Amino acid sequence: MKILSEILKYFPYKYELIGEDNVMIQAIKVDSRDVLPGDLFVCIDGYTVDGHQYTEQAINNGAVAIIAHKPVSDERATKVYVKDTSEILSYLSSYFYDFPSNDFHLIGVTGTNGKTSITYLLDELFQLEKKKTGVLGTIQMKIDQNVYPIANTTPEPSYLHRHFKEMVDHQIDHVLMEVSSHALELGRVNGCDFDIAIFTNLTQDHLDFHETMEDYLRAKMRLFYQLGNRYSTLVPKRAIVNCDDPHHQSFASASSQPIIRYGLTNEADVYAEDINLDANGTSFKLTTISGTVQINSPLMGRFNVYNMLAAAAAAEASGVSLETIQRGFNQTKGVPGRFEPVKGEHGFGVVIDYAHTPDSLENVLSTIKQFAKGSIYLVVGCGGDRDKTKRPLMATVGEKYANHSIFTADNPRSEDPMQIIADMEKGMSSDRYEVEVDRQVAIERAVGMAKETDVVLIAGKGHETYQIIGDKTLPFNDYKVAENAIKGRGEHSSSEVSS
Ligand SMILES: CC(=O)N[C@H]1[C@@H](OP(=O)(O)OP(=O)(O)OC[C@H]2O[C@@H](n3ccc(=O)[nH]c3=O)[C@H](O)[C@@H]2O)O[C@H](CO)[C@@H](O)[C@@H]1O[C@H](C)C(=O)N[C@@H](C)C(=O)N[C@H](CCC(=O)O)C(=O)O
Ligand SMILES: Nc1ncnc2c1ncn2[C@@H]1O[C@H](COP(=O)(O)OP(=O)(O)OP(=O)(O)O)[C@@H](O)[C@H]1O
Ligand SMILES: N[C@H](CCC[C@H](N)C(=O)O)C(=O)O
Ligand SMILES: [Mg+2]
Repeated sequence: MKILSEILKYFPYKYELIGEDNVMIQAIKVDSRDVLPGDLFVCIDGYTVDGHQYTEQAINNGAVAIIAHKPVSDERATKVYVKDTSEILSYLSSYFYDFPSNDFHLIGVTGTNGKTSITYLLDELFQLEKKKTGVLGTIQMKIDQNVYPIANTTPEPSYLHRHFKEMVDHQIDHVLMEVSSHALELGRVNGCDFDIAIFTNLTQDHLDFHETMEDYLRAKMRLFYQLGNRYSTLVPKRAIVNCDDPHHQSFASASSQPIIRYGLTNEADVYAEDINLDANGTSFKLTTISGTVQINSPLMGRFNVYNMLAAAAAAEASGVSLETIQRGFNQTKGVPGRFEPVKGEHGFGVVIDYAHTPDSLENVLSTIKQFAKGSIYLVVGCGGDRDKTKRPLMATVGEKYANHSIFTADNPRSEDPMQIIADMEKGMSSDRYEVEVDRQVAIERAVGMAKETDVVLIAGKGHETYQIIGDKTLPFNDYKVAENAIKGRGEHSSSEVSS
């Protein structure tokens, strides 16, 4: 809570005030539908609509002041005009909530794949050390033991700092946060005081939003530039980079802070040796700055070794002991929807995975290929209103590893799902696939085909519990559909395809 005059006293931007500045502000909101009595409403000119057109609703809901960069005629609230509302939102939110990210240890993870996985691993490690944690990312927001749904992987600044403040009030020690390239490009995290930045990898995604891979790279690098901007006394800042990724040098040189390199191929500070990947998990010798321990983890695949190295580097730099890191990796519960087997005594394997990029699909399928004794069936689709150029590439990856693919819908959003599938088909050079736009039927079909020792991979939606078709969000859960399909196998006749 702050008086508007107090906010404006330290406001580092030019502004024009119309009305009273002695109004008490309860919270900052950018969505008129969320406004409560006493709030300050900031009008954001968005990609879809212009927030300036919702001032009346905001005021009806109780907004006492409006920040805008276009004329607002409603006399009922104080107006503060600035040059660009999007530009001031991060600082304003951070200041209003007393710079909450200074008061805990903030780890930001960026990169195309692995962000959610690493934040979950870190969460487990800090909890083993009896620390209180906050987590923000694709699956949900967590404040200590309470979880909340979240609209974006990395939320907009007013939401972010409001909940950072809540984390401070809950005496959270460590906050583990995914930082998406959209967030970096749009300045959503400008007001955050990161203590550690992690770069996982950069492969193709989001070319609908970033014009080129170079733009995508530059957006991700911003996290590392930002790491050098502020000063925190909790622990020294660290930039942690995957030195096997061809772009790692850009990230290392973007930061003025000490670098920790992790990797399996190039010379690294944190690395793994004697890696043994099998159908039950992964074992390796982990060497960090403080020593070497044996890891026997249930996590599958070489990509998860990278995730563990990143988490080990960040945890150790945050004061977690190597013994805790070993214990945490060995007993990790994994992440919902990431290489998650559908449990049961069905003889064949069914795996749910959030792979929705060519690289992640390649990682998961190559891991399955290593251990599958029989055929691999792939159920996959591509998101609507997202990078169109990844569609044929994902199909090609599928063809490389799977004996048979079923192309289906994955959040078509405003697009025609059959057109999305047609884009995918361009990546196929054989007829080892079929089209079944209904995702439930596609999963049932794949499960129906599988015989003993075969594996079905259901890719793209992971933990998601919905299917977005047009502007409707309908309930849909890959895990439950697969579970039911397995139960229903006895009741329906199964069909076969040649592989
Ligand atoms: C492209 C993009 O990032 N869009 C984000 C943006 O939406 P937008 O610009 O379309 O917003 P808008 O609908 O035009 O609304 C403009 C303003 O009017 C307000 N409004 C709107 C309607 C109303 O009735 N009242 C009202 O006040 C809105 O709250 C907003 O402040 O601002 C919204 C509110 O902050 C975000 O939720 C929205 O994310 C959308 C849902 C989205 O899908 N974003 C994706 C692409 C994204 O950001 N993804 C990354 C993860 C990517 C990854 O996996 O790596 C993420 O961090 O989530
Ligand atoms: N280090 C990694 N390298 C490559 N692929 C990975 C890695 N870790 C996980 N994956 C694959 O990517 C998928 C998504 O993993 P995860 O959710 O951790 O990534 P993310 O970066 O959070 O993705 P998003 O951008 O959608 O939030 C996993 O289901 C798996 O298929
Ligand atoms: N955060 C990613 C998730 C993609 C998941 C996939 N199921 C889809 O909807 O495309 C995005 O919004 O691009
Ligand atoms: Mg994620």
